[in-house]
Amino acid sequence: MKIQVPEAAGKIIEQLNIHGFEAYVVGGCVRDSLLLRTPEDWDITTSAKPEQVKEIFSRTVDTGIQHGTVTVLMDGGAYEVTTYRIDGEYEDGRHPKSVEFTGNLIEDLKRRDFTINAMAYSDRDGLVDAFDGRRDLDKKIIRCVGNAKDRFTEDALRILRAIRFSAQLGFDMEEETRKAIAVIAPNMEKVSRERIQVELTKLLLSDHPEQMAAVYENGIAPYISEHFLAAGERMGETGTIKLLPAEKHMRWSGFLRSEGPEEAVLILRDLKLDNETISQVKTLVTLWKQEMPADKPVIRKVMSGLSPKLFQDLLCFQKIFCPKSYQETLIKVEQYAEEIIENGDCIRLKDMAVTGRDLIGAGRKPGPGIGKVLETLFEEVLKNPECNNREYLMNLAERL
Ligand SMILES: Nc1ccn([C@@H]2O[C@H](COP(=O)(O)OP(=O)(O)OP(=O)(O)O)[C@@H](O)[C@H]2O)c(=O)n1
Repeated sequence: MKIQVPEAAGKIIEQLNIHGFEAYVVGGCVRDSLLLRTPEDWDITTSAKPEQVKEIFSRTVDTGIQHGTVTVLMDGGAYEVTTYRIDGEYEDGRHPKSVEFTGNLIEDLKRRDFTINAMAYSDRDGLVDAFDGRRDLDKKIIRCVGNAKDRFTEDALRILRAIRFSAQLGFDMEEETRKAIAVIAPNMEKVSRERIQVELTKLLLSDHPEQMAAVYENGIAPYISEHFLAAGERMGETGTIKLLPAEKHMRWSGFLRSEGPEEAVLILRDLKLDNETISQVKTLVTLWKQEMPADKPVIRKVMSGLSPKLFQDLLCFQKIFCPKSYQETLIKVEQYAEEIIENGDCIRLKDMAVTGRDLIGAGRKPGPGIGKVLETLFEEVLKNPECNNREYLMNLAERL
């Protein structure tokens, strides 16, 4: 069994070995390598203490020294190197309140959440799989290491991680693990909303976003937020969410499509999503139910309020979620939108042939009135793009 460890991670392990320490790649990168998926990052676990790691490598960052983690910068990459440890209870789903360093790899693997995440590897020793992670990968099972209740009590975020991994990998949950989720679910209340959001977003972006239903079925939702819980009652068929491209705003919009825009915003604010995503979701959730006629002025108007990408996203959304009766019109809408772009029709205020300065030059008083006149001219241009010439618009402005 050989895992292709990146050269830089290999060098770090080798250096640690040369100085008499054990070192392995560990966790997610081993799991993903065995599944032939590309690991996002390569974490290293070692018997060396943080100060010793810092002595060996010239370029390091103290990312979480109290938890035993030092980031080593090597060949343009960043690698988290963490000392073998046993964790106390987690504080906020991110860090344990206390950690105890141990000289033992197996102890370190034992504190990890799931068997599939509790494997280590080095070229020197091969795969270290003390908890049958490989068997569970083959059986496609998410199983806690040791006692499931203990693992979830240490860190309740692991409850969502279990659902998220099963959604990402298409795995089932082992029975004890599933039972423990129901018992420990109330502890989710202690976990920070940001961490919850990261997991829910990963779940929605996975191949099985319909697993969001499992968050409700397993009784976790009440401990996330009141608004999030209410969304479960209105949640539509989750199976269709996966038809949307795996982009954050698209999948969240898919999940929240039956919400009013205000409710959607409340849910996303609760979960501390970034403002850009919140605004995109709000737009899509508002607009997708509004069927457009195959009428260029109306289409130009809708396009004028959205970025080109978000307009495309809206069409994509409507293709998936709007009724059949609208689909023929939608094909025309798409075709008209293409023509509007090809013709170079003015659909942005800033592309108008007349500016506020022109109006002032023609004797209009500066002030909010100018904006109103420009808006009226723009409406006219959206109705008929031929109107977007200076002479016509200046004449029209005089009459306003
Ligand atoms: N609450 C947690 C978080 C992490 N881990 C352990 O730390 C490793 C690294 O965690 P993280 O980077 O968060 O997750 P990955 O498993 O790498 O998966 P992903 O990158 O998809 O989040 C995990 O594999 C697991 O062994 C854990 O036991 N309990």
